[in-house]
Amino acid sequence: MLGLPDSITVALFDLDGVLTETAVLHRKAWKKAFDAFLAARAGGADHADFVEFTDQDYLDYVDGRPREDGVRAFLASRGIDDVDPQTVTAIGNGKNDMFLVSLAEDGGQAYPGSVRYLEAARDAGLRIAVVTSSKNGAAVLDAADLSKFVEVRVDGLDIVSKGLNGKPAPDSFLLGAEQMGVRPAAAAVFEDALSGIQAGAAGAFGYVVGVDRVGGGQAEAMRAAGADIVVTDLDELLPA
Ligand SMILES: O=P(O)(O)OC[C@H]1O[C@@H](O)[C@H](O)[C@@H](O)[C@@H]1O
Repeated sequence: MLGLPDSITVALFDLDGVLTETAVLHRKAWKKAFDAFLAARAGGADHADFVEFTDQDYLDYVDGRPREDGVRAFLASRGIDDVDPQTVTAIGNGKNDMFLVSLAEDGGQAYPGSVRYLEAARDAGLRIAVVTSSKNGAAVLDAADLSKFVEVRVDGLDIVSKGLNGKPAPDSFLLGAEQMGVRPAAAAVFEDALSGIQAGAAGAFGYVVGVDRVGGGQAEAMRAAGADIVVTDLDELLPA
């Protein structure tokens, strides 16, 4: 059904970058927050020691992970290990303030192909859940007018309140399947982040769909991380 094995009855969609274009807003807000931190640490953005946060840094260390996990993973990648927990929180909060401003301006656009897929899923009886690391999951779904499709939502607030490990651990997707009342083998994971694809592979879900929004070597990296199929838009899975 809809490009998935017949054994699949539930779709577990990541949100930012799979259903909505908000991954771009997250990436831009993270760049501003990390560049400000790195510049202050180097003694200025024009200092030779300042090395900016790149799009590849976002994909490798931040994309798909809960907020503070992303901060810690990126800082560790730069060998920065002397930052206290308050600073980690402050970097994440600063980024969130900027993200919320851009979400209010931008409105949280849904990908048209994803809306077509959600409509087809609803019509075909494929049940729909959203599993996102973001604490802004409800706001983004509402802004993009997608809440009406969603039976169950697991978000960054649930990850904190239930003490779950964030992606690349499978916990949040496993909770999504549990709340939908199915075994992981009956659920498909849809992800644009390598951390999320790793989570899908680690949880032994029935099918893992990689959604490549960036190109370059990303599709290959997704297959290596455990994607069963890689598409550039969800409507590639719909009948022509
Ligand atoms: O800071 P938030 O809104 O809780 O989001 C955490 C993460 O949520 C993920 O969905 C995004 O891919 C990341 O870019 C983001 O950092």
